[in-house]
Amino acid sequence: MSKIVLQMEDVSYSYQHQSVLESVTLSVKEGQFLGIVGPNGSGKSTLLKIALGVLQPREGKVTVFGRSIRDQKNKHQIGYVSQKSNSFQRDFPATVQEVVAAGLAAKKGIIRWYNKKDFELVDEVLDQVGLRDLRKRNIGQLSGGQQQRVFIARALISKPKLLILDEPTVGIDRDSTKQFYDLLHRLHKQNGLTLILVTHDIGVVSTLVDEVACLNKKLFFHGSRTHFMQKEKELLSSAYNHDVQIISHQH
Ligand SMILES: Nc1ncnc2c1ncn2[C@@H]1O[C@H](COP(=O)(O)OP(=O)(O)OP(=O)(O)O)[C@@H](O)[C@H]1O
Repeated sequence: MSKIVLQMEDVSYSYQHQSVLESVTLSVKEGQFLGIVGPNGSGKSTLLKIALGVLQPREGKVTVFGRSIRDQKNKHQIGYVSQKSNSFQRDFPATVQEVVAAGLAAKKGIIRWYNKKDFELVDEVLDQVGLRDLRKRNIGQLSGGQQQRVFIARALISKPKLLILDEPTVGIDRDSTKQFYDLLHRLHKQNGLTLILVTHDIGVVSTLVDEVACLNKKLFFHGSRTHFMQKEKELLSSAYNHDVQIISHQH
């Protein structure tokens, strides 16, 4: 039986007096790819922050790899890529190699000097994301899509078992978005990485993920992609609180 990577039980959260999550229960098994969808402000990023241990739930219990999220051993097992990573100025003074190497801090603590082995690891993860040739470039000179792949490499360098991504393709053009999702598909299928992705892209949800969670403060649905697809319109309409028209596009 697959191990449970993330377990949330009856999790509720409020910012000051605004309730944002109510009694959310969900689990993600090892090797699964979970897509989280829901309207703007429905609590998706808050849910991720709770899974990452950045926020403590007001009520409920969260375990990652069977341990409390506060356990330090969990730290390097979780990689995170946010939606706002790809916003460097063109002259930002760091190379691709340096940005990726900074990801080692999660495992080794703050380090001042990198050794040969560290740079071999950097090359290895840059190979995985197809950007080894650009390792000496300044990060700000890369496209938004390439920058997001650099951030995946930075997350991968500490060899996480779970990768969490919050709308990683916002503001990225269509071709780069496709390359980005091809990479996620490879990491999932070939490397068996467990993935949690927040997205507004129903096309991605309907093709790439294994499981779907549909959130709007409460969890409206949590189940297989096939099950979600059968009731997609109905589920989205109830989560979004109005009729939803789904327009297909190529992915
Ligand atoms: N730090 C904060 N302080 C107060 N309120 C917040 C804070 N962060 C988020 N909120 C509020 O909590 C609600 C949920 O926000 P959250 O970012 O989790 O939603 P989301 O589903 O990720 O939204 P989006 O799809 O627009 O990114 C929103 O109403 C938001 O304004």
